[in-house]
Formats: sequence, structure tokens, C-alpha cells
Amino acid sequence: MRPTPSLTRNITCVGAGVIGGGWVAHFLARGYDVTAWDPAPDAEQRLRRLVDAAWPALTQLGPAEGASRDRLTVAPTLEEACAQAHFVQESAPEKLDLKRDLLARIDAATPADVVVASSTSGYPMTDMQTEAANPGRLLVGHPFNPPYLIPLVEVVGGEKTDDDAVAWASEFYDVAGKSVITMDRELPGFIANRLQEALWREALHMVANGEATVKEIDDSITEGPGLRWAFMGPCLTFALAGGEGGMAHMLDHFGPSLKSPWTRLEAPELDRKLYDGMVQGCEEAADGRTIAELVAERDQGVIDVLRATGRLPRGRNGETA
Ligand SMILES: NC(=O)C1=CN([C@@H]2O[C@H](COP(=O)(O)OP(=O)(O)OC[C@H]3O[C@@H](n4cnc5c(N)ncnc54)[C@H](O)[C@@H]3O)[C@@H](O)[C@H]2O)C=CC1
Ligand SMILES: C[N+](C)(C)CC(=O)CC(=O)[O-]
Repeated sequence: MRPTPSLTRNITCVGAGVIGGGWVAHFLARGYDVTAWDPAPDAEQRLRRLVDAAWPALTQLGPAEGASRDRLTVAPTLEEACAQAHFVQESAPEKLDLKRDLLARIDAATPADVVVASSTSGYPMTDMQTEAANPGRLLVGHPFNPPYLIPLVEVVGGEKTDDDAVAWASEFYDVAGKSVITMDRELPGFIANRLQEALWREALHMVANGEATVKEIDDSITEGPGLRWAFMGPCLTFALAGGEGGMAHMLDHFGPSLKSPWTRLEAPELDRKLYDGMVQGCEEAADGRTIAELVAERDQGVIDVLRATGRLPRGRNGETA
């Protein structure tokens, strides 16, 4: 049976890598009971390491009353993981056949009506719900890394998803402290990834053509537009480029630049040279910092920006009413 969003207690996370583990950390910090399942032999160790690494950041934000890492159970089978679920978040590898098969198995193992969300970063649910006996409860809940800090979740159903499942998931994520965009149609890449992908393609083209280094590309965002985007989106910030004339003057003034050949939005060939150039460029940019150190630095950075812009998620320390 589907509980009301505010009475939902038992969360099941299927797949416990970067994103599944991040979801586990988020739900634990919000005081839920979490059951995880992942077929990898070292999954439990990896998961507990990930949750431990996230916990200092979550402690700084102020976990919900009763929140504890002890409320995590790692189940031996998918069926046991799903048996008592009030909500399931699937975060398995981004492979269409795997997702189709796994979502059908989750559907078969989960109590009737309970909503099942996929973290997919790009597959439409219509393409993933094909094998499930009850496709009406399957939908996309696309998070951002790390899910325990970045508020946004994009919620969208497929052709066979029931509207009330989409409405339930949107309300549940809101209660669980996320910032929800509910989409009424399936858009390739949803919204944010579609935007990120455009930037990412340009970055790869510039590296492939030797036009900019990885560090220059990253600095151009962190020292430039990225500072604005933490609190004002690209449309509104560009409206301010039009001065008192706002977006209308901005379009009159800079509209002709749209015809300039600035962009190369076709994806570049991800050949070995570009691949190695990106990997090596990131190693240089990391300047000796390990992935664990970069994760801690990123987590602190996100908290600082959220705090500085008065947008700590509800229920966190320092919250303004
Ligand atoms: N990494 C990212 O920044 C983001 C990823 N996503 C999405 O989240 C999902 C997971 O991605 P990551 O966590 O990055 O991958 P990952 O590779 O870090 O983790 C995937 C996990 O799934 C497990 N797994 C393998 N086969 C499985 C199966 N049959 N059933 C259940 N689990 C299985 C693996 O053992 C691994 O622990 C993907 O759909 C991805 O598109 C969404 C937003 C951001
Ligand atoms: C790299 N990625 C496409 C999987 C990223 C996302 O889907 C969202 C994010 O965290 O940026």
C-alpha cells in the first residue's frame, strides 16, 4: 500500500554506488529507515565508506531528529530489500537493458502501489518501463551529485505512469527535503542535464581543438558565470545584461551574436586523445588532491554557497523561517 508522503518511513535504495550511496546518506540524515541492495561483492563496505564520508557534511547541516547511520540495513537479495518498502529509489548503472530488467524485478518484489523512482540521468521512463507488470508506479526521480547536498530532483513519468504516482513522488521528495521540478512531459536529458550537456560538449570541443585547457575551462565557470548561477539562473542573469532595458534590450543588443559561429553543439568524437587529454587535465587541475579530498572540498563549497544564499534545505541548521 502507498503511505501518505509524510508517513513514509522505509526507503529502499537499489544500487549503492556514487548516486545510490548518496541517496542512502540523504535519507538516513533525514531520519528514514533505509534498506539498500547492490549485487557487487564489496558493495556494503563501499556504501558504508561513502555514508561515513558524507556524514561530517550532513552533521554540519544538522541531521533530523533520530537520524542515525545505524538505521541502514544492507539486504542480501533484491526481494528482501523491497519487501517492506514504502518507496524505492533505483540507482543502478546507466544501461537500458539492465534498467528495464531491474525495474521489472523491483516491481515484482515491491508491495502494491508503492512508488518506484529511477535515478537515470537520461533515459525516458517510457523506454524503461516496458517489462514491468505495473508500469503505472514507475517514474524518474533524477538527482544531482551529491544527492545528500544538491536539492534538485527532476520528476517525470513515462507514457504508462499514473499521474497520481508522479504527484505522490513530487510531494514525497518535498517532504524529504528535496527541491522538486515536476515535468509534464519527457524531455531528452530532462532540463538540467540538457543544459549541462551543452556546456560539456563545448568544453570537450575546446579541449579537443587545443583551444583551452581543462583548468581554463573550469576557472572560466568558477570565477565567472558559475558564481551567478548558484543563486540566479542563466535567463535572469542575462536579463540583467540588458541593464534597465532587461531581457528585451539584451535580445536587441546581443541577439545578432546568436548567428555568430560560437557554438559547436554536435558532440565531438570521444577518441583516445581527447579522453586522455581530459583525464590528464583533471589530474593537473586536482594538483595532488585525492578524490576524497575533492569530495570534502566540494561538499563544503556547496554548504557555504547554500548558507551564504539563505537556501539551506528545510530542517537544517541555520535555517531561516
Ligand atoms: N554519477 C552521477 O553524477 C549521476 C548519476 N545518475 C544516475 O544514477 C545511476 C547510478 O549511477 P552512479 O551511481 O554514478 O553509478 P555507479 O557505477 O557509481 O554505481 C552503480 C552501482 O550499481 C550497482 N549495480 C550493478 N549492477 C546492478 C544491478 N543489476 N542492480 C542493482 N545495482 C547494480 C553497482 O555495483 C554499483 O554499486 C545511473 O542511472 C546514473 O545515470 C544520476 C545523477 C548523477
Ligand atoms: C554526469 N551526469 C550526466 C550523470 C550528471 C547528472 O546526471 C547530474 C549531475 O549530478 O550533474
